[in-house]
Amino acid sequence: MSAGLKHTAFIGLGSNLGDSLQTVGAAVDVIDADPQIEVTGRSSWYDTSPVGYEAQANFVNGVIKIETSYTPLELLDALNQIEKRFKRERTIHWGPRTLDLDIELYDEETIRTSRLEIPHHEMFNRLFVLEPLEEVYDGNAETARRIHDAITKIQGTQQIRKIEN
Ligand SMILES: Nc1ncnc2c1ncn2[C@@H]1O[C@H](COP(=O)(O)OP(=O)(O)OP(=O)(O)O)[C@@H](O)[C@H]1O
Ligand SMILES: Nc1nc2c(c(=O)[nH]1)N=C(CO)CN2
Repeated sequence: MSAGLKHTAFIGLGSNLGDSLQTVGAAVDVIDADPQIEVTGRSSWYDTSPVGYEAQANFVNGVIKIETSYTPLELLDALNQIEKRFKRERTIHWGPRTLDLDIELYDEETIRTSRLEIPHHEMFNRLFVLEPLEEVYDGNAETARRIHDAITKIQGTQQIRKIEN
């Protein structure tokens, strides 16, 4: 690992507009190209039914593990810039998007501000985050257990299918 990349974060990726599988793959490359980020793990990609606003196409979702020297807010800014590069349009709340990048976890921090909530406020309700996260999560045992328990609780209520490794 390069010097200075001393924080670990888990980023959720989602897309349901255009060629989503191509988009999420390209997004991982763009994230990894940032000198302050190194991508050190990637889950499988999943085909997932929309949660929340349901009258939209299925998503491709996955989670990556990164090492970074960014603070949480700097990381949010960097990811927002990358979303913009993929021409994300914010129209309908929880509606279709070319690329959505969420910070699910950052070290073991808890942050609750108007701009940033970590763990992500919906993380434990979303199978499309939890299943891929469990594939790559190698942090503390208590968080691993919370992830696992949440999966057990909501499994079967949301449709997700692994599409590739
Ligand atoms: N952990 C987080 N990761 C990314 N964005 C976050 C996080 N916590 C709060 N936000 C804020 O959420 C704002 C709106 O995000 P966005 O438009 O992507 O919401 P959404 O994707 O429609 O819904 P959701 O946040 O439930 O996934 C962002 O501008 C950001 O400030
Ligand atoms: N399956 C799925 N559903 C969603 C998703 C997503 O990424 N995948 N993102 C949302 C808003 O962030 C709302 N609903």
